[in-house]
Amino acid sequence: MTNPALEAVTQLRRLALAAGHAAALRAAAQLGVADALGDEGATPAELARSVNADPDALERLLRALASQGVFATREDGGYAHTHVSRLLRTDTPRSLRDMVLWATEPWTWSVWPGLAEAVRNGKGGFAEKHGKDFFTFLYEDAPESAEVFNRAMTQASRLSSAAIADALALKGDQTVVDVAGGHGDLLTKILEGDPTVRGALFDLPGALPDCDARLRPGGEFADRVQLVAGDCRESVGVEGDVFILKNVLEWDDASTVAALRNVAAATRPGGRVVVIENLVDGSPETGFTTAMDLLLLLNVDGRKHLRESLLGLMAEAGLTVTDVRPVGPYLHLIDSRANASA
Ligand SMILES: C[S@@+](CC[C@H](N)C(=O)[O-])C[C@H]1O[C@@H](n2cnc3c(N)ncnc32)[C@H](O)[C@@H]1O
Repeated sequence: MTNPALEAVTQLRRLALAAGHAAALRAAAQLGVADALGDEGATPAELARSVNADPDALERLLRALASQGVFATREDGGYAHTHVSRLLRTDTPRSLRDMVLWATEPWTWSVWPGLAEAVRNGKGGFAEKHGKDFFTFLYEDAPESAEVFNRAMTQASRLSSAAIADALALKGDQTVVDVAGGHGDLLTKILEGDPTVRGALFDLPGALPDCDARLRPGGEFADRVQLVAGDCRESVGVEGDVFILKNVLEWDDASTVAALRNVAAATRPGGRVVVIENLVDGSPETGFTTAMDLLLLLNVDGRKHLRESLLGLMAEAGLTVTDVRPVGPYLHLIDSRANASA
């Protein structure tokens, strides 16, 4: 029999200590627990030997994670994998280990306590506190965190790149510019799919040197791709037929409109601008998108958009939206024209 009053206490107490579960995930990822656990499962003592940990403390870590469905308990007191814990392995193609490390990076623990102030002011104020904006801080002052970030973005992209490349239905013989395309997972997928397509990967200077080796000089796609460094809020110095902005329009609204205007200015006549986002009101993972929305408020004075807020900013930047459709389980693809009359 359910008791709503008891359930309310349980829910609130669990949420209040949710940081403990996030920290437990991070610790398991750092220690390599999921990699050490084979298909048969293992006892905490066996695992402790494999990952060089204290057996009692490791058992407590496993117990905390099993309480959330990450790892399962065996009748003999051992632990086994679940679908969730397998995503923490490094050798699975759908691994989210770097995503877990990114979401729990040390800088995140330092910004969360400022949330009440940010909600009061409507601004996270990262630049005021650190003397530079978040991405400049990341690439200049926290290069190890930047590496984790870029690996995490690539991991997240691998879940959707094939579906997006299909959904774009490119006509061939076109130039596709992936604006703020990170390490180029999506662009690589697009180039793989059609040998007549050319591409450009545009991102901040700190992001490009470690992009996918197939895009770099001497790589498989080097003769069809340009690597262009810049700040898209200032200009996008490369021409193209199709511009893609995936999980990029997450800054303050003025920066988002500036980036979209610069993209619109760089398109050829009739040029297509495709925005791909997980919308807060179009996603099955609202717990994730709403928390990410708050983190974006704190680090870039930004947001995860509702459908209407994003469409409003695209219109403000002069784009004519022609279609909004889901792509894969988590994302929406918003198709637009930079100059609808062309
Ligand atoms: C959330 S990641 C998304 C990366 C990629 N589009 C994807 O979906 O995997 C945001 C990207 O924006 C880049 N970025 C941030 N600010 C930028 C700016 N002002 N100009 C160009 N790129 C920027 C970052 O370096 C990063 O690669």
